[in-house]
Amino acid sequence: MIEVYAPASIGNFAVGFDALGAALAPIDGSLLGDVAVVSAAPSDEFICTGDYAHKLPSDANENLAYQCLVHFRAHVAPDMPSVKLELKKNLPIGSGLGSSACSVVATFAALDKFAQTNLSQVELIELMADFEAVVSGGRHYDNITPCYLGGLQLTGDLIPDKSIALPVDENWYYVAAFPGFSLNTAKARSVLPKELSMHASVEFAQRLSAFSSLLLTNRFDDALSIMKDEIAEPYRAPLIKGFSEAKASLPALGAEIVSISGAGPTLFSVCKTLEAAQQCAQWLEANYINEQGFCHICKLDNDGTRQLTVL
Ligand SMILES: Nc1ncnc2c1ncn2[C@@H]1O[C@H](COP(=O)(O)OP(=O)(O)O)[C@@H](O)[C@H]1O
Ligand SMILES: N[C@@H](CCOP(=O)(O)O)C(=O)O
Repeated sequence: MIEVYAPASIGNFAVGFDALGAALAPIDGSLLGDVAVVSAAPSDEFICTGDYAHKLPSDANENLAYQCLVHFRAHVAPDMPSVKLELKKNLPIGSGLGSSACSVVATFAALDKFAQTNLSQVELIELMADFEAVVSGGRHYDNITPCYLGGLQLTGDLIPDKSIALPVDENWYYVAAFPGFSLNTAKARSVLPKELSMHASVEFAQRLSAFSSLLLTNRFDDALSIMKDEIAEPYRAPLIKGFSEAKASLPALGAEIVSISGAGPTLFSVCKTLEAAQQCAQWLEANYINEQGFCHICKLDNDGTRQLTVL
């Protein structure tokens, strides 16, 4: 039996629309992500368990994890013995935490291990991105690569091996608050402008390249000072109840930046101290999330996707 965990991620990371993403590790040690378990079975079977399994279509054919198994058997490892695949769906759907990417990454990584196909990193990432593209309404790697590789990843087709890891300040904390309602990624992509002006394109390129260079030269405070999303946030904020109020309130409590995680509705903030992160989390719990929501103070998950059990 192979049991693989894949962590939640923050797509875009404010400055890198579709090109920058970070994997999350709650500081309380809990696992925030999906788990795929693959074991030998008389014939292929699939079950979906976990807190959010009931939010997914009951037909296995509509579950991304099962689709990954069907694809893997048809195109990657036709000779793999029959398996039972269990997806433990622990992340809310349409949350902005890279939920679909999490299922896809955990499943392909577990199948690759089980079948000992030893796909290269790039082959796996491309396979994973193909599936993410189908549900999210656009091909983007900013959940797939941080989820798979861990850390903060600058990612895309132009980038050698699809991804380059960027360093962050070890002192930073990331507060991630899921408000308890869903926002479909394809819908949140459909409200974005189809084209950018020359001015906006130049500014986006400057901001992302400066941010990456500043991190690579350990100028973390300078990087934080330009961490702003002018590409997606202005169009998505109106879709997220309470976001504007939170963005206005959290800086006084010590948030360095407040932005949308992925396509939302999860909000994330970067803080330089645990005390500031705790104050932000307290405010978000009281004012941003409902009974179905949750808030985690996190560090980056530098391990990415990993095996929990091998039997
Ligand atoms: N295992 C799965 N995990 C997440 N979403 C899935 C899965 N299987 C099918 N889906 C479907 O894919 C879509 C994912 O929605 P999306 O808004 O892209 O989620 P997220 O932003 O959380 O990744 C939903 O329609 C959901 O029902
Ligand atoms: N770059 C994508 C990220 C989507 O992340 P998700 O967690 O909401 O699926 C976008 O901004 O659309």
